[in-house]
Amino acid sequence: MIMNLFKAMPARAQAFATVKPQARFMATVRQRAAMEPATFTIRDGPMFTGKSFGARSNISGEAVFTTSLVGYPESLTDPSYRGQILVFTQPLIGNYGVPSAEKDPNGLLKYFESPHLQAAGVVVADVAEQYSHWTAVESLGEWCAREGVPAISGVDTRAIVTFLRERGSSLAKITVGEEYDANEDEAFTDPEQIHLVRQVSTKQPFHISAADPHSHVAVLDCGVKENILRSLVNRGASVTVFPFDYPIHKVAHHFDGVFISNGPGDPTHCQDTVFHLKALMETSQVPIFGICLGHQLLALAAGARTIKLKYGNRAHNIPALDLSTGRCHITSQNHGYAVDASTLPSEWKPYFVNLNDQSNEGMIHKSRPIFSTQFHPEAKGGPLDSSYLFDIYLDSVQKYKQSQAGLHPHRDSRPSPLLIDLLGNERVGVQPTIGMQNIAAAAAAAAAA
Ligand SMILES: NC(=O)CC[C@H](N)C(=O)O
Repeated sequence: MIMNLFKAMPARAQAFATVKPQARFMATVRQRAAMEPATFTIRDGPMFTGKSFGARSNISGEAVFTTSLVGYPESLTDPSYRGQILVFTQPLIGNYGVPSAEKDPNGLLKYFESPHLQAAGVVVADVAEQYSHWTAVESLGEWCAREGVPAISGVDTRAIVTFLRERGSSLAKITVGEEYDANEDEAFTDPEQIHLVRQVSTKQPFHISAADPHSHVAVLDCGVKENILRSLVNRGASVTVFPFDYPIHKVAHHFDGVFISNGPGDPTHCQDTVFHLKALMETSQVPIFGICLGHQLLALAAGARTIKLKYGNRAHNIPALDLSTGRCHITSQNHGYAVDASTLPSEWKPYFVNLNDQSNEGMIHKSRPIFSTQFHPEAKGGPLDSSYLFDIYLDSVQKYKQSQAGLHPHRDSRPSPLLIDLLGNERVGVQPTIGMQNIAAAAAAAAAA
């Protein structure tokens, strides 16, 4: 009877029931043994000594902090964190482990926001060595080690965050192993000098078909989070995802909508994208929606300016006021730059404003179906209060499709099956994060080649 029950269990549950406890115990033993000393050093600032619980490598990057309480698998796989050392203010991280890279029926990752751990390094006060969750397949430490990402625990994250709040986001490094020798000072790599979007964007277009598609959207991938694709596809829009620098204005007439994704780094690094978006808005009436970096790039294309915030907004509970309805939404955020709303041209108006620091949270065109938000309506992690924005966008996409069908009776925005097969259904040529020094070396090697 017990055997029969066991056989009736899905394969995953069987694996959990058999291998799991032993593997988990061994993982804890390995992790304890691997807990070497490590240091977290802020450039021209304090040094913190703790224990390594990730990869045995040294990295540097921009130290930023998040006040999110949960959602570390989602945050750490968010490509917008590329090049950044993420400091968690929540003191205990890792207690529900890390899920698998399993995919849903549409071919999208079920639990991650991209296929790899994207942050350059992880800093926590206390890492959970034991974990428990029905989706977990490994510990946070094992995952970091496997993905080549150093991580440090046992440091006073309150002191780190107090420092970063006062001085602003700063360059920092994690050094693993012997006591850190300040005289052997390696260079701090500045991710602002690196084109981070190029590292996380797909190198070739790919396509995800919705089950019963009503429209077809072109997504510019600047480091797109999986839940943006899920949010579009699950609402009935098939998506074709293009590299960030693809001349989107040249293909927009094949689509019912254009979407511009989130992504890492300084928006002014993506001048090609800005140029293409400007041309798109000049030559097409297609509905456009941008999120986070997508918002910043659209604002630059509209003629506005972006600024760097002192330490950015990274949290899952930031209040954003909808200026068109007077309603406040609690939003998920992860950004270091913002749009200077005072520079928005006259045909645009601010859409949302941050009620904590009054920074701009979105813009909307006064007469066309184009809008963008600084926050993340797709959440993951965080609240889904503002996910209705995907519905508003897809309503305008369907209206546009109908209007185009009236103007061009033979227009068909469905991609041909042959094209879908040729494109494949996942990101192409995207590398895992391998530590900023290695990234910088790889960038230098590529430039020299
Ligand atoms: N999540 C994002 O898209 C971040 C946008 C941009 N890299 C910033 O830090 O402001």
